[in-house]
Amino acid sequence: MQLNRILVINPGSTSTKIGVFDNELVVLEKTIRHKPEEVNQYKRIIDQYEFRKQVILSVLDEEGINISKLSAVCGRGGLLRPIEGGTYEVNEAMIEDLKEGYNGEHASNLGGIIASEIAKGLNIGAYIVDPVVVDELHDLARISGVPEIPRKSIFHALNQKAVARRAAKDLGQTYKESRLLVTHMGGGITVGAHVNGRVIDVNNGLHGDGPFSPERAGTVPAGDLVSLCYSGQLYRDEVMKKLVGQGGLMAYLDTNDAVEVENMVEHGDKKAKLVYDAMAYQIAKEIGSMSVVLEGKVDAIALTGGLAYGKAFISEISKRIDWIADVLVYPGENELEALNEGTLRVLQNEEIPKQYPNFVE
Ligand SMILES: Nc1ncnc2c1ncn2[C@@H]1O[C@H](COP(=O)(O)OP(=O)(O)OP(=O)(O)O)[C@@H](O)[C@H]1O
Ligand SMILES: CCCC(=O)O
Repeated sequence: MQLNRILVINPGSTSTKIGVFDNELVVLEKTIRHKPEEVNQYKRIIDQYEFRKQVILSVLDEEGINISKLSAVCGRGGLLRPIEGGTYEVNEAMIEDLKEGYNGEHASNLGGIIASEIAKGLNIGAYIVDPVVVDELHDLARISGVPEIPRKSIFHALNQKAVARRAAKDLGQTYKESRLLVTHMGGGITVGAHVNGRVIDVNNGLHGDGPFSPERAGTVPAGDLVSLCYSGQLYRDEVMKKLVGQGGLMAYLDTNDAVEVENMVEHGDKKAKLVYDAMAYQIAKEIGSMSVVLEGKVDAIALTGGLAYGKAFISEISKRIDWIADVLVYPGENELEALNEGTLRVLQNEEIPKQYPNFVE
């Protein structure tokens, strides 16, 4: 079998995770942490591009990885225009949208750009896999009740699809024939209804939709939010921070660290218990609602992300949903592996890479 050496890059807000794989075999996995003063000196996330690229190249050099041996480079894709899931070749139209931050600022906007720059010098392919804007919603799911505000698909597509494939395999099925509810529970929380390999409904995990999370508000009563916006007490950025970054556990308990919250609960903190239980309650409610999207025909419910390490938290959710279907737990996220697998499917000719459309022409 042909040996493919693939470099994968997952830029996050405070770190850049990189991996080098020989086909499925992990050669290197590394989390490069960035000090706030290093990243905060740049006005826009995109301005961090050269700094992050150089850090990646230095780490590869220190680890003895000769980049001239690479077969492809893959980055986590960002807030592009809505596209269906899969592996995409990085092209000029995509680079333009990533640079502009077409759908907003997000650290993953850097992934495709850095992958492309490294690949260009080596004359090899650059790819992204299942970016956060994967949009496979069915038409019913787009209607919100306010025509100017359609519901959007912004979610942890990369990890959700990787976990869905894994769950389907564990059930003895293929992803394309399965009906699954997948819940990613990290800094943000998204619950997706996966039918035959497509995510036909999902909450927008970035902008105020679905359960609250360690640092996001989720759905809040709309009328009261409008009153807050027009109270004259807050700037737009301050309201946005209440929804994304400073919402959820952060707002109630001043931490986004669920391990810390579990310690508070263990030490008898009643407020921490109420808020933590409420987060589990809202997640269960969202899963219940998505089970209706699948008309009750659910092969399994998969729970994943960092919060899935919390055994008591998983029990709190499971007791409300295990009547719907079996609950499978896959703690953590396997985004580097998922980027590698998506690239490998293309290099091994199992999948044709998709082309990001030139929306301007
Ligand atoms: N062993 C554990 N028990 C309970 N919670 C945990 C454990 N390990 C991590 N977590 C919690 O998981 C959350 C972070 O999850 P994760 O690492 O998936 O998020 P992220 O990658 O920062 O954000 P996102 O997944 O939204 O992109 C934090 O609240 C963290 O405290
Ligand atoms: C929901 C999209 C990914 C993220 O949490 O930033």
